[in-house]
Amino acid sequence: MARAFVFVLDSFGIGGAADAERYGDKGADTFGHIASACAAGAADRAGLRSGPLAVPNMTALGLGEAARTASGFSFDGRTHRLLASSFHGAAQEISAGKDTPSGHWEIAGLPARFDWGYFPDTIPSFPQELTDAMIREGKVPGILANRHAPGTTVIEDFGEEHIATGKPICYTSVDSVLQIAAHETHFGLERLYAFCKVVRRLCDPLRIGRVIARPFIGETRETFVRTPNRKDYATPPPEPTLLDRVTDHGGRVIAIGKIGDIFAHRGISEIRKGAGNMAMFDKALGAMEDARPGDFVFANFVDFDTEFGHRRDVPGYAAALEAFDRRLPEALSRLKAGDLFMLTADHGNDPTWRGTDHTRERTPVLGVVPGLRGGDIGLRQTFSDIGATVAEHLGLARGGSGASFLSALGGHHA
Ligand SMILES: O=P(O)(O)O[C@H]1O[C@H](CO)[C@@H](O)[C@H]1O
Ligand SMILES: [Mn+2]
Ligand SMILES: [Mn+2]
Repeated sequence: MARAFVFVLDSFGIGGAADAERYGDKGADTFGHIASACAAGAADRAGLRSGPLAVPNMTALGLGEAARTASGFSFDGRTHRLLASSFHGAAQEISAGKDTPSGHWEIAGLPARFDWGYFPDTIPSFPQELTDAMIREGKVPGILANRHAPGTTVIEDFGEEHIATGKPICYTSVDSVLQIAAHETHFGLERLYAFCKVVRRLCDPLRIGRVIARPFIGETRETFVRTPNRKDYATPPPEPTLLDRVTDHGGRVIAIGKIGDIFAHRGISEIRKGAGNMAMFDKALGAMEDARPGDFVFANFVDFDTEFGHRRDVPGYAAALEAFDRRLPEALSRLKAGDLFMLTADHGNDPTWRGTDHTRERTPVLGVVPGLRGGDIGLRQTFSDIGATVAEHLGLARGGSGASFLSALGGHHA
């Protein structure tokens, strides 16, 4: 019986989205622009990395071919051999929005066809009734910020006032989010989580995708720093996803990183977390070893997005890709007959782009099914083809959006 592993490199887009213009992202290309900057020597950082982007293992899975399919970008002129039984292609998103839940739900066979709620880029950003209800029902003396802001600068600007007044720092972005930054000890971590739960309920009628707790520590503007105790309160998927179908079929869904939060804990059997991509990779490897036939390991590597994409840090993003790539053989060496392994992404976050937000892009779909012939799966019309392929591979009944590409790889199921 089969096992399936999908690793999401959060925000690792490869450009070329047909509808990018609608999002103000025409030309955005996370991978292409990072690779070009590296090739031009513009992504060197002493003690971190230098020179052309070195991702030989993803290249052997067909990352260059996938990029060409997505955007026409040509990665590295050198010839390389594709790994046996590997497949490669690109996928277009059909969901409205370019945020994490839309991307992951669509991968899991449930594109977000409805419109999420967003807060306007004005000060104040939140409707007065919402602000009043947050203060009244959350029992806080007021809120600070109330605007679009990057999370690191908002704690510099409002952190000291927050400590002095006890008012939580509430901010948003172009995504369907309401983020709440508060001090772990002065305000209290558990109190922040409790406040977020109240705000989650208040945001439900507004169709806000996520309320996010962003705890921080430090005593001064210069020393404030966010901690790993971030927590996302997502609105639950409106219909069953691939995850529910795996568990209904008797398999386990082992969620690595923030997958559990993204699906509001629906269809999740087990959650394993680590601080940072490398710790997360260790957890993912452990899950690959523990997975039994019928199980699905779904991993999210968030650092690409939070640490480097939003921070518009090209050398940092490049180094993170190189570090991930160096560890890929450890995952590939754990594959056995009957396994399906895939790498993909949930949206873009081009570190060379204007602003600090996600970018609408196509994503890579790379992988290996030992024993099958693999090959080029072309441009998939929806991320849901990933979930449909996992479903067919695991022998689940049809359901959910998307079309399986398993037969294109030489695979077949009764
Ligand atoms: O700047 P920070 O707080 O990291 O916010 C980012 O994180 C949010 C959720 O991933 C995104 O919507 C983006 O605004
Ligand atoms: Mn994401
Ligand atoms: Mn993000």
